[in-house]
Amino acid sequence: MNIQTKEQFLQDYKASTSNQLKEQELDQAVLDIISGVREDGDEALYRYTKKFDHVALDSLIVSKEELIEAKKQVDAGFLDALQQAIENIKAFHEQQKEKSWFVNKEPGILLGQKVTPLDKVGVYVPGGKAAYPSTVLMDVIPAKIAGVEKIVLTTPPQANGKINPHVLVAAQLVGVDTIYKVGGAQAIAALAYGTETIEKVAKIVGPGNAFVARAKKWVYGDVAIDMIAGPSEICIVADQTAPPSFVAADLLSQAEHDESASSICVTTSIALAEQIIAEVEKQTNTLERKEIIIQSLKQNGKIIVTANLQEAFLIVNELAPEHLQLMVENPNESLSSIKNAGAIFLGNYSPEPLGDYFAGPNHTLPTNGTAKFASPLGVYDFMKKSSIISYSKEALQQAADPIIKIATVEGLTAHANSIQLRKDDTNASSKN
Ligand SMILES: NC(=O)c1ccc[n+]([C@@H]2O[C@H](COP(=O)([O-])OP(=O)(O)OC[C@H]3O[C@@H](n4cnc5c(N)ncnc54)[C@H](O)[C@@H]3O)[C@@H](O)[C@H]2O)c1
Ligand SMILES: N[C@H](CO)Cc1c[nH]c[nH+]1
Ligand SMILES: [Zn+2]
Repeated sequence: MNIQTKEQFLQDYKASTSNQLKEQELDQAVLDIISGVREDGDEALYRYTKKFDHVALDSLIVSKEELIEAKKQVDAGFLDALQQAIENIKAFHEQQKEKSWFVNKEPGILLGQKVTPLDKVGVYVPGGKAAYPSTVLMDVIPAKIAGVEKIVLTTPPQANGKINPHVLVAAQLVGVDTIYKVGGAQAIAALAYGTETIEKVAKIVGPGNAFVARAKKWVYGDVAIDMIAGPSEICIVADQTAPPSFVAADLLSQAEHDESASSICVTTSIALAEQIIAEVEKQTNTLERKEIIIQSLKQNGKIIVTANLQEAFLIVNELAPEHLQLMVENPNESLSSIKNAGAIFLGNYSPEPLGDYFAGPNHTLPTNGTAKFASPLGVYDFMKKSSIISYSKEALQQAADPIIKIATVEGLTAHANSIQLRKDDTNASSKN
């Protein structure tokens, strides 16, 4: 991790966002995979699974026997922890439920919005470098609360051709209908276009590595997606009141996800910056995923020293990080200065992993600066709306003139005619 000033950081940041070369290579790889799946269906899924996950599968679907076997492999402590997390995630997401509404604006006029759950949703659960039963909960519970009828899940197989048992148990607990053993861009293409085995869905949700996130971007439009939820990011704003060991531990918690993950601390204290670096080095040596962490910090680990907190918030709003921790004297007061972040954690005792697993808010969050316009995954992602318009004969006849006027100005006389016919209708029996 290196220390930078605000000016150095912003200069590097601008240069890195304008470098599209890396994205071009990624795009080519992803587009080749998507075309392969569209052309060859299941055969391509077996082929890419062999190539990228190094396993030759017999079937793309998790069998009943595998689901039963998984239950025998997980311990009671895990089940208990999962149940507690489920309760918190359910309670939080219940608050997001949206209802249909109708207003009777004036006599004879009924307007409203009808809320309908999506029919069929595909959930991507990452599984390359770690297993994510927590993501199963985060992505399926809001879909269930919304009332989605069919939920299918896809995740990469392990080297033995099976899916991690903890993921399978989580999926059974929350009521997933079918589980596929496919990961990466090929899984996204299969959900978007369908294959012999995998049925096309209306919307794909869930996080993943750069291949998954980019594939979602490419299929968007042919299918809905939730957001770009790529490699994990953490940004911590720390003042002299933040314990350096806590800051270091929280930065490392996201660095361990992926070599492409990003961990940034913005601090007003150069002394704290130096203490954090020392802590990061000390703690890294004790961690199992040391190799990934070292690569991640080398590529995307930074400590930025600013003159004051307002400068720190300016950087945060420019970065729009997936996760933001405010480890400052008055975190609640600072909240009003934050515009762009996927999830905001306040104070020294609200570390990011609390949100990853347990507190209740969703951990599928926008990355790569997209928190400037995107929100956390929620019940609202699984519902769509239809407008309702109902006018009586009298109400329409009263509204006719302005409608005819606007239609005529637009030169759309068939529109005007549709209204004019009803304005002129004197038939007493045609009431509705
Ligand atoms: N933003 C969020 O909300 C959020 C939440 C959880 C996890 N994450 C992120 O999800 C990611 C999980 O990544 P992961 O790798 O562990 O699992 P993953 O399932 O996302 O990716 C693994 C798949 O990537 C494909 N792949 C790997 N190398 C490839 C190559 N060279 N060419 C083509 N395809 C290739 C393979 O098909 C493999 O199955 C991490 O970056 C983590 O930070 C993000
Ligand atoms: N931090 C991840 C989102 O970027 C979510 C997660 C799941 N398990 C552990 N962490
Ligand atoms: Zn995490």
